Amino acid sequence: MEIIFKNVTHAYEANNPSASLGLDNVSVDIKNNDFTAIIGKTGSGKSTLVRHINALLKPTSGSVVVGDRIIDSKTNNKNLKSLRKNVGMVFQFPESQLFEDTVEKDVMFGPMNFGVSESDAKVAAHDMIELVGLDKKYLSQSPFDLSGGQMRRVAIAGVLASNPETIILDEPTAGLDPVGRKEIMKLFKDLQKQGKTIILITHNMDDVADYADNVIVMHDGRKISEGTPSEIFNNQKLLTDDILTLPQSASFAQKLAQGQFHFDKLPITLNELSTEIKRQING
Ligand SMILES: Nc1ncnc2c1ncn2[C@@H]1O[C@H](COP(=O)(O)OP(=O)(O)OP(=O)(O)O)[C@@H](O)[C@H]1O
Repeated sequence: MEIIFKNVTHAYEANNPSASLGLDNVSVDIKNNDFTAIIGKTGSGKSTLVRHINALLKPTSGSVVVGDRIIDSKTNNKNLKSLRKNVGMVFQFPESQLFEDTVEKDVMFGPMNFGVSESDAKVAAHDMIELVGLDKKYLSQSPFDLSGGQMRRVAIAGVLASNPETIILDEPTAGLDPVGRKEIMKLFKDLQKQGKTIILITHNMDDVADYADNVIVMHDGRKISEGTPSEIFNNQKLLTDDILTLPQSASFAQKLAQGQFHFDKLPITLNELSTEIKRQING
């Protein structure tokens, strides 16, 4: 689903002219089936931006085109169900929103809320639990008896069970260990391959390097840069202004050694690490 922001401004405190804007005249085109990462410091406007896509927030001025819908300041709160069914939102720490007494009921809640029959919702719940890598034995258990990582998967299954075309992820792997993080991110990359549009808010630059096609950089409510991970990581101004830091991991250095990213200038430690990895690869 293509999503186009046209000159969107969002004022949280419309009556207070000195309050800073949540979004300040943002225009951006998120392409159908792309994996888009949204990055930027705390308070830069990332969450405010994505909350416009399912009309949790509405523009103070400007508009957002989401598929065949237009969201602007006059958008009515009624008739948003089809939009919200098509735009699945995984909030930070989504497990805090689990509430049913079994995993099955929790995953069925979303689709049933959107009008899916109980029997179809049950089929979806069973499929999604498998898709997120959980054993079906958990379906009859209380979500609150599961580990944190398992609860996170149940919450994600609940969003996927409505079969949204676009999936918005607000730091979906926060607090997970590296293995759990990788598994969940791989799931979203697989969903992109199946045709979904993925929008990821993240502070993790390795995830940006590993998964994103396109990166939007937010600062003080404005979009200050946009491009491929390579273009963004090569932007010296973002680096010197401390808006962006390069991943310092061995896996990023390995990508550099394999020539996946080309840099005009590299930090010395990364350069040395990638040279060492290149030496090892070439024996
Ligand atoms: N409900 C609100 N009322 C007033 N101001 C808000 C509200 N929510 C966010 N803001 C302000 O809007 C700006 C953008 O916040 P936002 O949460 O979108 O940033 P963010 O980039 O998502 O931050 P984080 O990385 O911490 O999640 C900040 O200045 C913030 O203080």
